[in-house]
Amino acid sequence: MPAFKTLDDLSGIAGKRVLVRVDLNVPVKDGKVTDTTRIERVAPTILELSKKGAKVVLLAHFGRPKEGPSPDLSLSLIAPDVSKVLGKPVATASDSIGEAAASAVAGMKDGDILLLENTRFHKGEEKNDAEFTKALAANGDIYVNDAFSAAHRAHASTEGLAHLLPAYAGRTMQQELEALEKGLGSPARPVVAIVGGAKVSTKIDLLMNLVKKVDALVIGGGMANTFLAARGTNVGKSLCEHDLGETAKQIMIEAATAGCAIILPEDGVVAREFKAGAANQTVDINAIPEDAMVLDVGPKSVEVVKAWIERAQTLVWNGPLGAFEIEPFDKATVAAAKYAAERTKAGKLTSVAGGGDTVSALNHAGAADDFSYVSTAGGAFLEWMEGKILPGVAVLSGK
Ligand SMILES: Nc1ncnc2c1ncn2[C@@H]1O[C@H](COP(=O)(O)OP(=O)(O)O)[C@@H](O)[C@H]1O
Ligand SMILES: O=C(OP(=O)(O)O)[C@H](O)COP(=O)(O)O
Repeated sequence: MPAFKTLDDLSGIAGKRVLVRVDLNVPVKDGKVTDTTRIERVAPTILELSKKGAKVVLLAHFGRPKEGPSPDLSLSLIAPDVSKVLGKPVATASDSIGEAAASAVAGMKDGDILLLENTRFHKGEEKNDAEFTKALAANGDIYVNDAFSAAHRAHASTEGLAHLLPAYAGRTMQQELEALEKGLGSPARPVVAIVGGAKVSTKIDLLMNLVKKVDALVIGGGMANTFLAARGTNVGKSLCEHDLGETAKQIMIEAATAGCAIILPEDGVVAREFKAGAANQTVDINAIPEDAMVLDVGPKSVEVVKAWIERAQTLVWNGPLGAFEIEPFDKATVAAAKYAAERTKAGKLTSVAGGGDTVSALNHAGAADDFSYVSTAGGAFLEWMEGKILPGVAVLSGK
């Protein structure tokens, strides 16, 4: 466990401007937040600082904006939910730096909470650009990082700021690292990992190391399509990153060398439209129609996944098996989640799951409370599992 300063080391902060990096990258459907877990997890840090009289200035990203500001990725959409969870007013500013941010901060009273605009509206955020980091730092006296789930990103607000301001870990950052160490520090074998979801390009590389740490890797979601295509299976119009085929092949070779079983879907539920109630059918994985997309793994595959969960002593899970937000493509994710919850409750399994959408999927399945531990983090948790020291954590410990 890396040593870093925590809120316990902070005193005399009344009137100080504390820049708090939180992860508000929450699932949203039709403009509404569908899962507030990430907000609930950072609430203790925000409320503690506010109670101590600090001016709490929240920094966060939302989504992956491509070309600067876009209204659908504005944090002003999330602010009402943050306020509701905190039970306190949350002001917003139209930018994370510059005049808009400075004047909003200047108007704060002790204990106030302000949410600055999406840091990723500036290119400098993801580049960890020195000028942008300086512009962010101009609005704070102290920096607190409570975004464990974004700690695998060496961005201005997750890493750069810690070089410019006195830096502390928030309560969630601290608690997540402790819980993961306790649950997965020396996991009982066999260890089975389930990796699904849609963030294929940002997660595929870490599978190269993960296959050396686990006994079996069950792949679902968009990630599975990429592996299937690499193996020569036609995936039609499915979410698939064809240019990552070589990486997928290399991971399969690494897995074979490490003795890690790779489990790909045997069947899939396909549709021609990405919408609720879309006409769909279950097909063999080698018979995906050219004009259709796989939106869930099929019932045969679910039985295989359940058999691996049954064999496992430890389960780590990031990324839903299908597009669970749209019925009926939630079936496989719900069935696997319920089964893992059942095994955990029976004392037969240690189950650790994480990721913004994964948490939402487990809540949707009514299974989250029965998992051994649910992390707010997906990619960060898998990178931690790989044995990597996350840049956002390393910098807090002076590394
Ligand atoms: N077969 C699929 N096709 C398209 N999208 C999928 C598929 N399977 C899963 N998804 C999508 O993956 C998203 C979650 O992926 P990701 O962000 O990687 O997970 P997490 O946030 O838990 O880390 C969900 O929005 C889900 O709809
Ligand atoms: O949602 C997040 O990660 P996750 O999808 O791995 O759970 C974090 O907010 C990081 O977002 P990013 O993957 O766009 O850097």
